[in-house]
Amino acid sequence: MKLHGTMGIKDNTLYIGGVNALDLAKKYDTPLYVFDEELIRNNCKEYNKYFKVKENNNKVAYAGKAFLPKYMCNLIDEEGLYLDVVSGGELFTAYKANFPMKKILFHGNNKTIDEIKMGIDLGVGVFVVDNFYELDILEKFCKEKNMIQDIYFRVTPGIDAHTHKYIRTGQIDSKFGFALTNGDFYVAVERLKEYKNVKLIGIHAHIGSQIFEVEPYEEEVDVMFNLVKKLKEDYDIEIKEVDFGGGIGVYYTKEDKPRSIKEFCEKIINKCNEKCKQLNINMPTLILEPGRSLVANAGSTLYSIGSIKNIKDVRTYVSVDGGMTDNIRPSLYQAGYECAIVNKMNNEKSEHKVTIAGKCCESGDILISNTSVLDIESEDILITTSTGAYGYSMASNYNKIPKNPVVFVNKGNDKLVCKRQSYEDLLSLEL
Ligand SMILES: Cc1ncc(COP(=O)(O)O)c(C=O)c1O
Ligand SMILES: N[C@@H](CCCC[NH3+])C(=O)O
Repeated sequence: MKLHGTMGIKDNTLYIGGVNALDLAKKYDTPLYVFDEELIRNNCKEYNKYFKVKENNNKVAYAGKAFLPKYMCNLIDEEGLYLDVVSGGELFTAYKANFPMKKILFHGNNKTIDEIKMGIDLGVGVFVVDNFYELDILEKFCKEKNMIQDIYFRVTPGIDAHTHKYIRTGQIDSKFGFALTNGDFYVAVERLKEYKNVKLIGIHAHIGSQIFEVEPYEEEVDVMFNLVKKLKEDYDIEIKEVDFGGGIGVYYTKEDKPRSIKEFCEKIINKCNEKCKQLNINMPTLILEPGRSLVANAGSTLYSIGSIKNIKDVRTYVSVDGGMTDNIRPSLYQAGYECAIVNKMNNEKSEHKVTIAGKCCESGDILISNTSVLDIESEDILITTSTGAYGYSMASNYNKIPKNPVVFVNKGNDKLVCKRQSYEDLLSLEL
């Protein structure tokens, strides 16, 4: 198992943020999400530095869908990031955390009327308009309020990135954005001639998630900057901001070969410089929206092992007290993970392969297939790493399993950020 961020081993035991992982399991019980605060803050700092936030006035907006307790809103605000929200719920979370509304980008391919009104009333900085329906409604409400709302258009750039088909979004057959190749984007731009209460200040595209190659981003720069030039020349629209979305891939298992934040940012910025020169246009403000690459490796999940079922000559199932309810990614995307026993970190790995299974009533509730873990015993504490993105945020109450608590660790201290759901909480909405 790869050690991320502040993880270290002392006396055969895993420490995160200077805190003994076994002690965390005892104190908060399992299953439990543990977040390495220093690693998240360092990732924010790296993005700010290499994406030239101060130097060039560029922006990094954290994609809240990856993981958004109020604590995260405060953390990214302290680190100077913007925030991408994608629903009324995420917007409300940010609002309750006193996150500056002007630093919010409001995304979503089907914002409801109530969500659009809420965004306007709370004063979000930018609506990333996805479709004609949203554009028309936004104009109508802004007119009624006698205000002008800044917007970006979400462009479907026709770029097919290599990633799982469920998390690929840049290709023409996508539910997101205005397609360029069939002309929808230009129909939307034409419509702006009549619309006086929305102002197009930027364009946005997001080509997918968990992408390792830089080339699709360079292709995206090409498409987006050509568009900036065309909008100026053909429509006299000055595009001040260009948002390339998120999607930068991270390490889950040895098969993943992620680039560093530095390399990604530098390559994108270099390509932007080159393209601006080539097209002879002014450099707009550049925006990135990382989610996974800010938090995935900073989060881990602690589980207690229960039943160990050895089906002779077939397979050994090692079952844990969580599963697809706290990490849907293996069942949804066949995503791989690494694991270890937190107080047997230096032991020899066994040759015997085991399958780590969840406790849900689904055969597909398998967290890791065929992994080698050492002398595993019931009641050991197992850790799966890199569960910080799209774990808690995609958690469910299937089988009426309560959601795990979230603990942040930093410099030897631990802090409870989200409580464990209780059985009473599970019933709290039932009449
Ligand atoms: C519009 C938009 N921005 C940013 C992101 C964040 O992506 P990631 O977590 O892969 O960085 C997503 C999710 O894929 C997205 O849909
Ligand atoms: N939930 C996805 C990524 C979501 C992408 C959002 N546009 C994952 O876990 O990989």
